[in-house]
Amino acid sequence: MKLLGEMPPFDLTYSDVFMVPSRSSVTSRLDVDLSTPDGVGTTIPLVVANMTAVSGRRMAETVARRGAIAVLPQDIPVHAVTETIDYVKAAHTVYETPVTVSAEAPVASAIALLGKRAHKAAVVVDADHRPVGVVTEGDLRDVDRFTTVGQVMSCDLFSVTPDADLDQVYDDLAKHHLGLAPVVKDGELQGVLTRKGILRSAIYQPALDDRGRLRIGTAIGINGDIAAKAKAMLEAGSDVLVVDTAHGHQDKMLDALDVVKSARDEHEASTGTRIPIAAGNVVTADGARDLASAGADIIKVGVGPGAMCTTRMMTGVGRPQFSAVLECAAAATELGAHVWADGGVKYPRDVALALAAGAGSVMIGSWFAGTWESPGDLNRDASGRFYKESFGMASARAVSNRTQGRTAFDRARSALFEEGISSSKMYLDAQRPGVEDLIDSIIAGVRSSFTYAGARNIAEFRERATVGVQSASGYDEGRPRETSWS
Ligand SMILES: NC(=O)C1=CN([C@@H]2O[C@H](COP(=O)(O)OP(=O)(O)OC[C@H]3O[C@@H](n4cnc5c(N)ncnc54)[C@H](OP(=O)(O)O)[C@@H]3O)[C@@H](O)[C@H]2O)C=CC1
Ligand SMILES: Nc1nc2c(ncn2[C@@H]2O[C@H](COP(=O)(O)O)[C@@H](O)[C@H]2O)c(=O)[nH]1
Ligand SMILES: [K+]
Repeated sequence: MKLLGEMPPFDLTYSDVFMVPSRSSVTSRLDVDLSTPDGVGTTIPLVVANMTAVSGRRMAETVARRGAIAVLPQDIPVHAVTETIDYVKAAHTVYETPVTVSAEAPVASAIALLGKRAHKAAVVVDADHRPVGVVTEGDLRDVDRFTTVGQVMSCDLFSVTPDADLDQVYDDLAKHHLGLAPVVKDGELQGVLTRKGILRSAIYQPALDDRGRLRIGTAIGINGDIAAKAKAMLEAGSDVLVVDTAHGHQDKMLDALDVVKSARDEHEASTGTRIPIAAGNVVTADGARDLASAGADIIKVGVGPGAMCTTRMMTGVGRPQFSAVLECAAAATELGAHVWADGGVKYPRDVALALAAGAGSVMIGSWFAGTWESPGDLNRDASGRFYKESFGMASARAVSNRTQGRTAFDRARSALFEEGISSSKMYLDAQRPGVEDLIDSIIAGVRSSFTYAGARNIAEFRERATVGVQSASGYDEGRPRETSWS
């Protein structure tokens, strides 16, 4: 990264900085390759944060189809992690997984399911899982909730076979004014194709493991039987192990890393596949060096920038995220490690600036909580706006979840140390309610940033990006106005 002018004597976050364009020989935004250098195998530099309100199986399969990866939180039991990994590994790499209902089900049950998919339809199947119809939001509007799905579904099924040409399917869907087509093989439902999905398949490359399955990561804390947990995650098929705690620069973390590294190396010796280890969180060069020296391939950077995080207000500890990423990335690079910039991302520009500072990938939590794909229930506020509830992983709510096996006294004592909020409303953006809509917007912004800098890939961008420091009014000038000035 080049600096425009002098670096000020204080630390900076994303809104404090801007980039200027440089002479470029990259003539199209489609010529930019966003695959990450961090060894995780993602084709876009996005990681979904290991937060219970954000990262579950629907989120994981959806983002992996577009080239990103989700990390499952440390709080869920090992058997649930294994089931989730199995689900994601079994998911199709191109077709979306539909929700299915039976024709006999009341429409109320179909309505409850539609919010779980961005394509807003359910495939109606018979007892042998053969599709017999499709029911969409429109079909379910203004009908008695006890009407059966069979009474309102559309039976005129436009289905396609797995060998169908995707461009042709797109044209056929457009011609018939249809949103989606079930993909059927030997009468059995394989998935669905939507117009948007077909378009996205042409733009993104899925993040696939060496067996051609979608990738997914898992988080491990620094307490409990870490060796057993790491082994179970590796055996279940986790593609990256994230050793994660609030204060990553502590002895217990270094001990945990030692254990996880041994489990990983053993797994590599028996399978030939080396699973990267990410560890954090830290915000100093010393912290990054210690974690890299202890075996972390990726250093997770960020103390306090998270939207659910109260650490800085509670403790005064943390560091403005742009400077933290810049310093940790420089230290990590010296030791052959990479950085994930974790937390505080609210706009596509923040992702671009994290990459300019040297991040190999960027972790996003709360922004993705407000999407169809996050695990929470879909709620509506008094004005009818959709939202999901989110909470921090160090909130009293999460701590109480995480410490379930312990004594009441122990749990109450742990909850005293909360450093996160237990409930927040994350509204779904009416224009971009799905995580793929947000990814489209982020990736469009980042591709464009790269061409402004004349960079074809992440390594070139880190080298070529020219960053300056701006005032609050400089930042404000860049914001669009949705209403007039007066
Ligand atoms: N990026 C960020 O800014 C932060 C992220 N988080 C997220 O919350 C989740 C839970 O993390 P965490 O709270 O570490 O819980 P963990 O369950 O991972 O346990 C943390 C361990 O570290 C010890 N510890 C020592 N000092 C601290 C400290 N200052 N803060 C917290 N623990 C400390 C704790 O002991 P003892 O309880 O006895 O003190 C405990 O043994 C993680 O997913 C983490 O990423 C949490 C806070 C900040
Ligand atoms: N201090 C806390 N940090 C938290 C908590 N829960 C999550 N996090 C961190 O935030 C990022 C995600 O940031 P976001 O701005 O995209 O939401 C996550 O990866 C954690 O590092 C918490 O309770 N307290
Ligand atoms: K914060």
